[in-house]
Amino acid sequence: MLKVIHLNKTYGQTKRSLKDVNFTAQPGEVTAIIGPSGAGKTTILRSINQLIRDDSGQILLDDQDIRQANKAGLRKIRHHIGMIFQNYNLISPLTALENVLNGRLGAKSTLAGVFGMYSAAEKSEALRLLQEVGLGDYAYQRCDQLSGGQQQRVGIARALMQHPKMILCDEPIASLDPKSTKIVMDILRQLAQEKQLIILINLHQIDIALDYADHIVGINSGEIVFEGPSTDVNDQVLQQIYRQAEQPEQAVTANEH
Ligand SMILES: Nc1ncnc2c1ncn2[C@@H]1O[C@H](COP(=O)(O)OP(=O)(O)OP(=O)(O)O)[C@@H](O)[C@H]1O
Repeated sequence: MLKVIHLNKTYGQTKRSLKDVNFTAQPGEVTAIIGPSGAGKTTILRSINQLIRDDSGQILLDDQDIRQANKAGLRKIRHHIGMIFQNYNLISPLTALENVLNGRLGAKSTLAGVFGMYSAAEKSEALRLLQEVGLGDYAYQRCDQLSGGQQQRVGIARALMQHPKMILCDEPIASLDPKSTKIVMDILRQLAQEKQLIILINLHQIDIALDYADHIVGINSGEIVFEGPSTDVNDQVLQQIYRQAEQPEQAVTANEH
């Protein structure tokens, strides 16, 4: 389980971007973080794998505090956290298979990584994962010759190559058409259920979040204003999450419904 406890982040001297953020994300579930632009969604994801340093709080992954890990410990923890990005972050001249194999880099020595030394077992696993995301026929195709939806599926296979406990997805469907969106979200939901992964997704599309997420975390101006099952999200909750900053603050929790 992922537990974020009393997390705070200030950019520079004064810009408080996360204010006492608390929420949980369970294995086997898709958890969506929703909220207006600038609310702090990306800052949460980047704090979780410590791409940025937050100010205070706890980030427990299976009871281990990621914030307390030393450099070697953090490298180990990160290896079990897959990342999916809006712009895919693939290496364009490389094939789909090579990009998926890159998911093993964190588990290899620098030398083996630099020279792309992968075992036969790793290659067959990468091929199997490409088949799992429906891209078995595209393994040897350069990534820049794939559609956006196909590239995102390569990104998912690369994350799976890390044998992750958790996958963090930052706006994974923002650049995709509705058909590719459905394919990618179906895959993510299936992965959560079948592999008991924690899937944590930042989303702008409320309808997709409500369709696919089991659990919703709503953030406004750096504060969590709702946490609960997606079935508890109604118009009142959405108004709280997407309210303008100048309106009075009033927390809504799942228990109040
Ligand atoms: N590197 C930075 N330096 C200063 N302020 C930052 C930095 N990164 C983000 N912020 C500020 O922190 C707040 C939260 O930003 P964040 O990117 O986490 O929001 P978001 O909810 O992901 O937004 P969006 O949906 O537009 O991507 C915003 O006010 C943003 O301007």
